[in-house]
Amino acid sequence: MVDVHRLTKRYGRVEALRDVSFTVPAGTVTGFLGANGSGKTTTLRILLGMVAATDGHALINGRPYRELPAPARTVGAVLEPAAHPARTGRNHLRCLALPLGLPRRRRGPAVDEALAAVDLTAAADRPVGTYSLGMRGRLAIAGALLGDPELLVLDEPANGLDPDGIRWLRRFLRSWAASGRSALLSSHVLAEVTQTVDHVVIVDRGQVVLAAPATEVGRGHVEVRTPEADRLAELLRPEDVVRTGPDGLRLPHGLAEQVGRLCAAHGIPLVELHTTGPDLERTFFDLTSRADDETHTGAGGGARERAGGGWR
Ligand SMILES: Nc1ncnc2c1ncn2[C@@H]1O[C@H](COP(=O)(O)OP(=O)(O)OP(=O)(O)O)[C@@H](O)[C@H]1O
Repeated sequence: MVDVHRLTKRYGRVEALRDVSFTVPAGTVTGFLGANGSGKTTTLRILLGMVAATDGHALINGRPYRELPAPARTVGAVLEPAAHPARTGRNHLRCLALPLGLPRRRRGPAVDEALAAVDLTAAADRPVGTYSLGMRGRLAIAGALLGDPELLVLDEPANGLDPDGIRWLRRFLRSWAASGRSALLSSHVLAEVTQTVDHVVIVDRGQVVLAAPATEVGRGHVEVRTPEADRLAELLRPEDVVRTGPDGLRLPHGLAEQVGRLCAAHGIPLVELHTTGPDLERTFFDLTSRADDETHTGAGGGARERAGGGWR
């Protein structure tokens, strides 16, 4: 459905994206995750033909957005939700429906269906200024649904939502995917989306550091404590070892038995050996840098080092 291939974007000296590649298979929900400033919005803008790539391409159904024969029927997007506060939700959607090229007799039903899909029918004739933040988010999604698209692209749809709003969004996306359609949604908070997505793409400083099925992300680790951590580390593959302290090692899921055998064979005393459960949050933190440097020039090579030690 979506094919992003070797996308690079430079804004002057700022390299917002470097060599970003991933796909969104048809009928799946993909979470596009990264800290603030990591390049998510830039990628989505290029995908939607709003910004030109410096290099590479982003295709929807094999074509750039601007060459889609029926863009509104193919993709619905929410990048910057905004609606005039004095307009009712229904009027807002009617205005959005005008340029979509829907036949006149379809416009009213399309607006009604979109309102119903986001549970806003009861509030449809109230001014948007009286809507809660969650309702405004839902209205924005309704706008993206008007053309009855195959693909939804949502930039930070969970931003500012309370737990009820996040639950609503999860339910909505699950039923969207169950109907065989696709979605690509960005978020800087992994926990918001992990229950909802089939695939995870994590970007850090303009580079993809992980693209994997959600079930394979964050499978947990083996935590080891031994006074002879250096000696044990030498017996293991360097790329598997993360030091967690003078006597602590964190190793990839599945190595517990090997560690036990190595320690027994080499007479290394073990103080602690346990396997942690799936820890998606840690995966995300291991793979991404915090948003303390949003004006980086050149995408960070450090991301790869962290990826190497963090999760495999
Ligand atoms: N129009 C622009 N001109 C110059 N730099 C830009 C422009 N748009 C984005 N950038 C820079 O590109 C980088 C990536 O920004 P982008 O908005 O894509 O990140 P993001 O992951 O969507 O972040 P956020 O979660 O904060 O929205 C940042 O360093 C940002 O400052």
